[in-house]
Amino acid sequence: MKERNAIELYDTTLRDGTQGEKINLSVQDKLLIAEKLDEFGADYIEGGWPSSNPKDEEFFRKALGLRLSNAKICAFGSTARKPDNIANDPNLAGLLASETPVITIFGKTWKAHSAVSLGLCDEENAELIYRSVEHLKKEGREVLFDAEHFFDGYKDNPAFAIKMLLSAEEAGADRLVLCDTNGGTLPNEIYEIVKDVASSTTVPLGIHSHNDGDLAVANALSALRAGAMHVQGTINGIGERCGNANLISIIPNVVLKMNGRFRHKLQLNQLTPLSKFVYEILNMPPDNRAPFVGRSAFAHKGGIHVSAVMKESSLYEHIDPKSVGNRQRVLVSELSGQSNIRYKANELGINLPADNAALFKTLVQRIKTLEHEGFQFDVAEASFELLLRHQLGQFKPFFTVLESKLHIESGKNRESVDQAVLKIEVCDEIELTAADGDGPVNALDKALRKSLRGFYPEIRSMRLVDYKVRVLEEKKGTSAKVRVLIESSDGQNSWSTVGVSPNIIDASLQALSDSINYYLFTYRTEKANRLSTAQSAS
Ligand SMILES: CC(=O)SCCNC(=O)CCNC(=O)[C@H](O)C(C)(C)COP(=O)(O)OP(=O)(O)OC[C@H]1O[C@@H](n2cnc3c(N)ncnc32)[C@H](O)[C@@H]1OP(=O)(O)O
Ligand SMILES: CC(=O)C(=O)O
Repeated sequence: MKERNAIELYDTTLRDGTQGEKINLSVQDKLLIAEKLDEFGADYIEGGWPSSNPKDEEFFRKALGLRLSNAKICAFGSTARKPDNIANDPNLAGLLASETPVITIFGKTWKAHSAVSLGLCDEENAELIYRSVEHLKKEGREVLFDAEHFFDGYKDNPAFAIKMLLSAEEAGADRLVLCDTNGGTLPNEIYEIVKDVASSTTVPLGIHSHNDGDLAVANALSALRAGAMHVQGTINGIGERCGNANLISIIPNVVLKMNGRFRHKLQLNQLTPLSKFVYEILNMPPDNRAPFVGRSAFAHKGGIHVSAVMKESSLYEHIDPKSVGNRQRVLVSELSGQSNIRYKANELGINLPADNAALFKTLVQRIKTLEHEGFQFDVAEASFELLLRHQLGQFKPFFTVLESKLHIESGKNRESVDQAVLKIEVCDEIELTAADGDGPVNALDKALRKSLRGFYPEIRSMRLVDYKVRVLEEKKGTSAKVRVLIESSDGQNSWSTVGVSPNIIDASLQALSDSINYYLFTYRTEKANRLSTAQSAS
């Protein structure tokens, strides 16, 4: 794309985004997101539909108090319901009452919708659009016209679709936003239709695309290529049905690939934090595979890839991850070569012996064998680190579980909680401990901590936050191996460990032991480092 006029960034996370299944934002959530979008550099923030519900009304009242630096808040709604009753239309009145500087109204530009949904003939619909826009313009607002179903409408009857746009243009609309409401249009169609519309209208064009054909981002980019200068979408692509065009992908494509420029200078390196912020507020887990911002977006697993990336990142990365606030990662698995292990060792700040080729060969083979047995190290990096350090002679387990016995009751007449008894070797002593728990894993966890806390009091600060079991050889039924993955946290950091066995208790104990060993190792190493820094400073 040649250097061109600045593009306007229009966010509809708070309106079309909330039309997505399982998406719900409180007024406070909406205000927080609006502030964040403004900070990021959005030009327009569509806050909701004021006459739809009291929450949106409250949002608009409170949004009047926001101190925004870049963005204008927009109220969204439809045209009036009837062309002959504009002045009393409750929807238009609600839009004006929201006191926003910008109002976006959608009108029908597909003949079938005008006839079936609204029961209007062509002239009546054109008049409805004209008079609705005119009414809002007379009140001094910036008015954006969302041409609903524009692309389907154009393919069905281009003369009708264009006539409705011209009606909005003549009434003074400030933008004509072409909507792929059903999300089924292809990028080449979008390009050709936008080009044609640009030749018959004078008002700047915008694009609002949905993702039903998995093409919303591509369609938005095609429209921009064809001359649109205003792009609508949502953060993380949330929205009605399959969602809206994902601004998180549109923005870096425009800036980094298309030589495009947004009206406000965007904080591109805040893209990943912005995506996470919205997921957090939505109480949804982030999508690891999301392009640009996902945890896996720059995660390299195949040994060939890692070997090349270590020489030159761009050989397997389409952009510099830092430019969008993300980071490069390397995963260790059965698909690793020595490069993966070297990378990780370097990342962990591990000193390697000078002559280490044989050692790495052994490590790679060990990892491949363990993964064949069912271990999975790309999701249990703490277990991998212990393995690596053990192989290098830098880590010795802080304890060994010699025996475990469980007393489990189940069935209708179950009376007591479960009980675990552990025999542990720790600091050259043998400890025998019992503990009750809610379920066998909880009993094991408690028994393990009980026997260790006298020796290692710091383990009181760590806790188990997630526990997952996966059956590995389903066909073997109840004799199958299981993989246990445990995530632990000390409130500041979290780490994951793995255990594999045909016995779920044994697999759980392996993962639990790794978790505690990892914590003790990092805690003690960090403490030792802090001490030595303090000593050398004094
Ligand atoms: C493409 C889009 O995403 S548009 C935005 C869609 N978002 C929403 O619908 C969320 C907010 N909506 C709501 O809260 C409610 O639907 C309301 C308050 C707008 C309307 O509620 P109700 O009055 O109970 O009507 P209902 O939702 O059943 O039907 C929608 C009405 O709007 C009419 N309508 C649809 N599009 C338009 C339009 N562009 N201009 C005017 N009226 C329209 C429909 O014809 C229907 O009216 P009818 O019952 O007389 O046929
Ligand atoms: C206006 C809108 O949200 C749409 O047409 O999809």
